[in-house]
Amino acid sequence: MHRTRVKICGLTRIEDVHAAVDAGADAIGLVFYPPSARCVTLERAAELVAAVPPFVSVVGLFVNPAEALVREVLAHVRLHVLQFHGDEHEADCARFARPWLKAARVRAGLDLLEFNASHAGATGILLDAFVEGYGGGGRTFDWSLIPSGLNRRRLILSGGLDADNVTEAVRRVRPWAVDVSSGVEVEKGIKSAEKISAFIAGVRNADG
Ligand SMILES: O=C(O)c1ccccc1NCC(=O)[C@H](O)[C@H](O)COP(=O)(O)O
Repeated sequence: MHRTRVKICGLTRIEDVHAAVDAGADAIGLVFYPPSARCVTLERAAELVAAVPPFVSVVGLFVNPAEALVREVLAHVRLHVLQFHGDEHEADCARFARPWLKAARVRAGLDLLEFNASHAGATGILLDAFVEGYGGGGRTFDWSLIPSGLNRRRLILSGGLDADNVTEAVRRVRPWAVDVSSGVEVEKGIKSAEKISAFIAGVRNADG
């Protein structure tokens, strides 16, 4: 039986790292995009990573970053996976010799099969809503836009998920993983342990 993996993104507090991993999250996301209210400093990121137990992935999130920024973060923070959430091309993402995710900001007319093929080196494609500010918008997109031919082992469903819609989302899309930020928060960057637990319970409900 497939166990849908879970990434909790946009953490800024150690207690939220503990809440996420204790609830069964497979990955946590740290935002290194300064315009985001969830952006963390290198020092805070290193503190958060130190609180992550073995076998939980740490994902570093960037939006159209300068190469130097990514290299500076990698020099100070133990990231397992890079996530690029802007307009990056494959070469922009692959140059760091780390597993990387490419986010697609989904809207009608975006050919997701072509998008997937143009980022073939990605370890996964994260499908998010097309929102102002690139991501973290708390908005869903039309899941019927996801082509059946998209390899589900590469698909991470994101965008406006929460405990109320994630069971239906997983049952309809059957992604490899789901990703959430706003749906488990009390305010941007401040997560709720109760919402995290309810979200993961909703995922497990769909897994059967
Ligand atoms: O989280 C942010 O502030 C953010 C800002 C700019 C680009 C991406 C961002 N987050 C990336 C994520 O992976 C979020 O989890 C994803 O966009 C879903 O967010 P939400 O709809 O709030 O669950």
